[in-house]
Amino acid sequence: MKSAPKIGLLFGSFNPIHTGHVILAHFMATHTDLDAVWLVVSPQSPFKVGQEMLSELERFELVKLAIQHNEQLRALDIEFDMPKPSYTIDTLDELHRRYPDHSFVLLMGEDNLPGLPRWKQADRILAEYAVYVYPRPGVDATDVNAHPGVQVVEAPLLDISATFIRDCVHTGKSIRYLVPEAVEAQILAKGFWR
Ligand SMILES: Nc1ncnc2c1ncn2[C@@H]1O[C@H](COP(=O)(O)OP(=O)(O)OP(=O)(O)O)[C@@H](O)[C@H]1O
Ligand SMILES: O=C(O)c1ccc[n+]([C@@H]2O[C@H](COP(=O)([O-])O)[C@@H](O)[C@H]2O)c1
Repeated sequence: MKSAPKIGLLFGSFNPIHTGHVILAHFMATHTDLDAVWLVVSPQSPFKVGQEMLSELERFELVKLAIQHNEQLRALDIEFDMPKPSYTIDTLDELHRRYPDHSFVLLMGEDNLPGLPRWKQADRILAEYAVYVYPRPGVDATDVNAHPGVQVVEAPLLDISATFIRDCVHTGKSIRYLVPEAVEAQILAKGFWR
């Protein structure tokens, strides 16, 4: 009998999605025991309240463009109809309800790890879900690393952020290869951050 699919969940604002996210997601889907990775677009991160962003739909469209040819990656808009800000434990509960035969692992970049103890029901997240962490330059997250459910994978460091992409576009610098080609085309066509 086929075992239950093991899915990695990468939650993010994706304002916009960039090559760092795509490499992280594909690396986790292919270099670990995961079968696939789902990218969950959060309308409103609890830690980014008040920050100006593209609409959730615009960010979701960019994520779909970025991963359109990758069968192991999928974009999810599940949080669009849920209360804001987007608390990850609530979405994990909803996913568990919708996909009872799937097992889920939480994915994140190392920069998110120090803040994890301040997430809603962080103790429950850590008790019920494994967390696979992608290393990120300039971060020391040794404290939470020590939790048995948290595993930092060995992977190439990617010094790319959505903040940097937005700054590049705003100052008229190229973002070629820093975001997937279709994402670059859409950002330029729509005039985002100009
Ligand atoms: N270059 C990267 N290396 C490792 N993890 C990353 C990288 N970029 C993003 N992530 C992870 O992807 C998830 C979603 O990130 P998010 O959408 O906030 O992008 P970001 O580049 O950190 O954005 P911003 O610069 O706007 O804060 C988070 O878990 C974050 O840690
Ligand atoms: O559940 C929480 O309390 C919580 C606190 C901070 C961040 N998150 C989620 O973590 C993801 C990345 O957040 P951010 O702030 O790095 O864009 C995003 O999907 C948020 O909804 C979740």
